[in-house]
Amino acid sequence: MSLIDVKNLSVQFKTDEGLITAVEDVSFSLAPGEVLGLVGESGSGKSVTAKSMMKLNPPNAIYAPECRIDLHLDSGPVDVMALKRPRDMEIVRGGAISMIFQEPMASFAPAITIGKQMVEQLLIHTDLNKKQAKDLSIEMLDRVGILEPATRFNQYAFELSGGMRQRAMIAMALSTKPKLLIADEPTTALDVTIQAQVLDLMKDLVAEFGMGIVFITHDLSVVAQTADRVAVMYLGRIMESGPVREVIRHPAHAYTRGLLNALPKLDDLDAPLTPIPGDIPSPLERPSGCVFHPRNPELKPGSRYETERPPLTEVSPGHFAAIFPEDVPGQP
Ligand SMILES: Nc1ncnc2c1ncn2[C@@H]1O[C@H](COP(=O)(O)OP(=O)(O)OP(=O)(O)O)[C@@H](O)[C@H]1O
Repeated sequence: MSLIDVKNLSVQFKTDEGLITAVEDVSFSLAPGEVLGLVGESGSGKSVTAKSMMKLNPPNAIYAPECRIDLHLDSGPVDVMALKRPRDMEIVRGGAISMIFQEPMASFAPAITIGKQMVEQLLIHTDLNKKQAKDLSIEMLDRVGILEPATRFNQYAFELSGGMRQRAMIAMALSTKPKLLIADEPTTALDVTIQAQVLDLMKDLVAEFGMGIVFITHDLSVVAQTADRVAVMYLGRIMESGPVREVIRHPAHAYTRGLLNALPKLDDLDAPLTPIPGDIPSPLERPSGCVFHPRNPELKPGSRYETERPPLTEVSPGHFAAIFPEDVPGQP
């Protein structure tokens, strides 16, 4: 039984320059206790996809009518796209689904202590009384490795170091025991040692609470350490998805190969880094066919990828790539 099913998600934004397609026909499911990595360069639609799961996109967002997001809660299924009233949205935001961001300052109000914010959130989303909410908040701060949690509880976000703020944000996000945690580049702003600690901590907590996580990053090596499955996005479309090791060991799409070639190799520090050629096109000039075709160094001129959109083809069990069936690696 899945926790959330995203089906045919397409999101456009109305802007002064015209309609921008941010996400196009994206589908995926997530099971409880599973970590899905959403990876791709800037502008690939990762954040818009994540925000759609909580209907958090700004009012200029237009969702395609065929798109469905079904969240399966103990109390029954919730059709996120159909939620309209703020009260109904509250079930989803900060309750069943929590989101953590790259910049933790954005999650904390500057003039309210961390503890007060944690308690308020618990009072809204749980049946705990004030004393119980305070005790749980301090316990969660302790659980994420914050020393002297009772002191930190009474401090403001600006009094904490960057790493500590990140941990406090994770403590707050997890205290309501959400079914789904959406983590948008949660470790990008941290230095590498703290990044590793935060990733380990998230993995422990997922195992303990059995929640599902959607982990957003532009860094495939972070996904390799964190996720069970990965979906690689480019210009709003899924280019490849599947079990993380399988996708990294046997990438079937040229875009995934490009991302992997651009990573530094620790076992061969002299190897040149090979960036993906060309620039990400403006969202107003969306390429025809496969959206990656203008930057794909593996294609010959006149290739059908220039005009035809390839389907998501299963290249091995549970591993899909946006390529035509005849291009599945290993085909005669
Ligand atoms: N409110 C908005 N109005 C107009 N366009 C938007 C809006 N929000 C996002 N977009 C556009 O949608 C596209 C996808 O953006 P999104 O933030 O999801 O990318 P991303 O993959 O998360 O990138 P990054 O790694 O930089 O956060 C981009 O072209 C972006 O400019």
